[in-house]
Amino acid sequence: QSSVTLEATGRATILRCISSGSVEITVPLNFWAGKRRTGPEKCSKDSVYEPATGRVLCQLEPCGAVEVDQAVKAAKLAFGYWSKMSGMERARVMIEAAHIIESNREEIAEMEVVNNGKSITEARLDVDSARLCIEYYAGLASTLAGQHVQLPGGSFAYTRREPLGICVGIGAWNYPFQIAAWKSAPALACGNSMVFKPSPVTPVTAVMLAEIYAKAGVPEGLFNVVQGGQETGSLLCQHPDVAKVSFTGSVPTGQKIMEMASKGVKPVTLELGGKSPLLIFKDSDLENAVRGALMANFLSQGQVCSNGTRVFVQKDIMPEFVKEVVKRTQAIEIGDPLLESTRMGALVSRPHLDKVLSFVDRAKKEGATVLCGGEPYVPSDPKLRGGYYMTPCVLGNCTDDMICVKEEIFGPVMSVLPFETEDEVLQRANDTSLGLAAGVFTRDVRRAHRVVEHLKAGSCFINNYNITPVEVPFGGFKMSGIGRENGQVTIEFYSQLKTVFVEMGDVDSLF
Ligand SMILES: NC(=O)c1ccc[n+]([C@@H]2O[C@H](COP(=O)([O-])OP(=O)(O)OC[C@H]3O[C@@H](n4cnc5c(N)ncnc54)[C@H](O)[C@@H]3O)[C@@H](O)[C@H]2O)c1
Ligand SMILES: C[N+](C)(C)CCCC=O
Repeated sequence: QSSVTLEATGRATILRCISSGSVEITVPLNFWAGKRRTGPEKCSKDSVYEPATGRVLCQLEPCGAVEVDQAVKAAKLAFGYWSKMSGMERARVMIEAAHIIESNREEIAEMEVVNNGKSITEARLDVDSARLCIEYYAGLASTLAGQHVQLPGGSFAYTRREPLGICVGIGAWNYPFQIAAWKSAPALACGNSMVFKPSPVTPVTAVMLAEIYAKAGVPEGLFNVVQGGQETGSLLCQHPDVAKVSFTGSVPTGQKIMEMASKGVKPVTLELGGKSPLLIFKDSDLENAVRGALMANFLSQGQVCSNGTRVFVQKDIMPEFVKEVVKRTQAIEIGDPLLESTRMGALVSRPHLDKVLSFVDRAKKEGATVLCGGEPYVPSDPKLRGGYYMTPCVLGNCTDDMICVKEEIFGPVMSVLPFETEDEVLQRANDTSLGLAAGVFTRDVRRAHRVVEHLKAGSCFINNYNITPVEVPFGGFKMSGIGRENGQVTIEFYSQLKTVFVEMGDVDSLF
């Protein structure tokens, strides 16, 4: 079912093929050996919902051991061909995949919106990030090289950078298409194959990526998608033919994955949660600091791992900062995520919305002041009434010991905290077991660099927040993760070095 709507964006009129509440997905969502596949015959199917309306969007068929094994076998076969191709040959196919993404940008973004609930404006940027990531690693594919080391007597050694084999990717629900690309692009560039498991909450767009790779000309089975939850994920991690697991999700699941991978001494990449600090000094450009705080908290309905949810503001500027931040938070347009004018769509699921709202309730009980938002929101359009909306929230009067300040909420809830000195705020900012990201706003260049040197976080922003260019490594310190995604360094997490010793003389034996 689909309907066609025309929507004025101010600059252009977009011909939209779908509208919220109009989509029903009946095609199979698993994909291996080059085709969409149905799940096991006798599996108990799970309903997948459209966050904007609360309607059932499709049924998830979780894969069991048999299907996981079929997908792994397909990946093994494809690895045999792909790993022997040159970097240039692999790059050509990946560039073609990037072109296909570009030509289907709108369709992919719309399906992301329908399944995830985020605004179409943001979904387009996520699709762009996925495409850029594939382009970037296509560019690096032909640069993978080893080293030549001269040894005595004309002997020498050289190193070969080789792929790992079959890599498993396991994704979270907040950036479904982007996560699938951020994992597959470096894996494929290095010559690996991949079996990817999206979150059971957002199964729709990873399989679109699988079709795109297939259309671009990768060998059958190079990128496969198996659907399911923790059981399917565990089967993948424990499969003896799997060489590596790259995971994006929560800390507790990351710990389980690391434990499972340890049984086979498999390397892991873990992109986990955060409770990141944003430090705003009194010499900041206030306009930029406010914009930064909004970008640090309200993208993707606040469901962003790197969000700077602990906003530390120097006491002297607290009143003006709070006034401006509240004014702009209240002006955020909430509603149908497929409309151009919408800036905040629906949270991903009913249970998740309830969880986020309960954090706001607990914050109130602990003495925080709700400066704005934090309420369920019911749009006026009747078709959206069953959707999972809330008003973005700013909490004042917060202290470091409150649950809202200590735990990852993963929703549109910003906690504002006053501070007086640089030493004090650094100590408080680092007082967490997490360390994904951190930000500082100041006009003092020396302070900016001094502060980031002391911040214990993998991604630090000076006078900006939540930008993730694919050329730059992204990942966490402490319990926020292991390894990096994006940037050149990620090649090291999807490949291994083989050292080859070459003797040019006789064997100098001691025996
Ligand atoms: N650091 C990052 O880059 C990043 C990005 C996005 C989200 N996240 C984090 O993800 C979390 C939200 O996502 P979520 O709720 O989907 O996380 P989650 O940990 O519940 O699930 C993530 C994935 O793991 C799978 N899974 C669950 N149990 C498993 C098991 N035992 N074995 C194998 N797989 C298993 C799930 O099915 C899903 O695909 C937040 O904590 C957020 O901070 C981190
Ligand atoms: C593109 N963002 C907004 C920085 C998100 C990165 C992925 C984390 O959830």
